Amino acid sequence: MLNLSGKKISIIGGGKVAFRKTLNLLEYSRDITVISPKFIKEFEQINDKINPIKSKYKEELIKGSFIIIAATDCRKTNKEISIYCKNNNILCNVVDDVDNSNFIVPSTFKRGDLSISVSTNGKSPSLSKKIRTKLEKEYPVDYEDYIKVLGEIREIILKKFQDSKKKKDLLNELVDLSYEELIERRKNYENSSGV
Ligand SMILES: C[C@@]1(CC(=O)O)c2cc3[nH]c(cc4nc(cc5[nH]c(cc(n2)[C@H]1CCC(=O)O)[C@@](C)(CC(=O)O)[C@@H]5CCC(=O)O)C(CC(=O)O)=C4CCC(=O)O)c(CCC(=O)O)c3CC(=O)O
Ligand SMILES: NC(=O)C1=CN([C@@H]2O[C@H](COP(=O)(O)OP(=O)(O)OC[C@H]3O[C@@H](n4cnc5c(N)ncnc54)[C@H](O)[C@@H]3O)[C@@H](O)[C@H]2O)C=CC1
Repeated sequence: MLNLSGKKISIIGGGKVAFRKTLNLLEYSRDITVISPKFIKEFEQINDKINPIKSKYKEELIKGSFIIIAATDCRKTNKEISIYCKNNNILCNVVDDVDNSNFIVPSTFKRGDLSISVSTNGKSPSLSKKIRTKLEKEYPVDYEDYIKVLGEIREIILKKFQDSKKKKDLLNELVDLSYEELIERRKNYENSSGV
């Protein structure tokens, strides 16, 4: 859960994996450079949202990056990128080398401010994808509104109630209420003077 807004992200490679990582990161940043001599045609859909550079990997192209994704199909290049990142303290994800990555990418979906991520630590990305698909059905799209109201009530409770045990009990209780019950609670708390 990093705040990536305003941070430069560089992705090296223009294939299927680079495209998937780019789409994912576009949800979090609009400063994304993608470097590759060749790009698959899917990149055309997002060309106006990224900075594409038609070139092989060169160190000077990734200077100043906060995060780097090494996503070429050349192990040697990916390794070279990971060494550059290590030497320059840059967070790095190497798509074919868990051991030389600072982080790996989980399978994720969002419902507004709710994020659900699944990872197997590299043991089976297919299983992560399967579990993610199952959970997506359990958390339908209208969850977005539910989370929004939960957040609003939480703010009211944190402002109006002083006693920390009382606060915690009230907040714990909220997650067992339906959307309709939450709307009712919000009204009650807005009118209450708290304790
Ligand atoms: C370690 C990690 C590093 C990283 O990329 O951060 C990694 C590594 C590798 N994946 C490989 C293959 C596949 N990856 C996928 C899919 C996803 N891979 C993702 C993450 C990760 N993949 C990290 C671990 C995360 C975890 O454990 O959960 C997801 C979750 C997120 C994303 O990429 O956005 C995304 C699903 C998104 C979704 O749909 O929800 C599929 C499935 C498919 O394409 O249908 C396959 C083919 C089937 C299979 O292998 O299972 C290979 C090549 C092996 C080879 O062929 O040699 C390597 C390299 C290696 O293992 O060394
Ligand atoms: N982490 C993951 O989720 C997955 C990782 N993989 C690994 O990722 C690698 C890439 O997979 P794909 O995207 O499917 O391959 P791909 O063949 O579709 O794309 C490879 C891209 O790398 C670019 N490239 C090659 N050398 C380069 C260099 N020196 N500088 C810049 N760009 C360069 C190519 O132009 C091409 O655009 C695979 O070799 C595999 O090891 C594969 C599947 C999933």
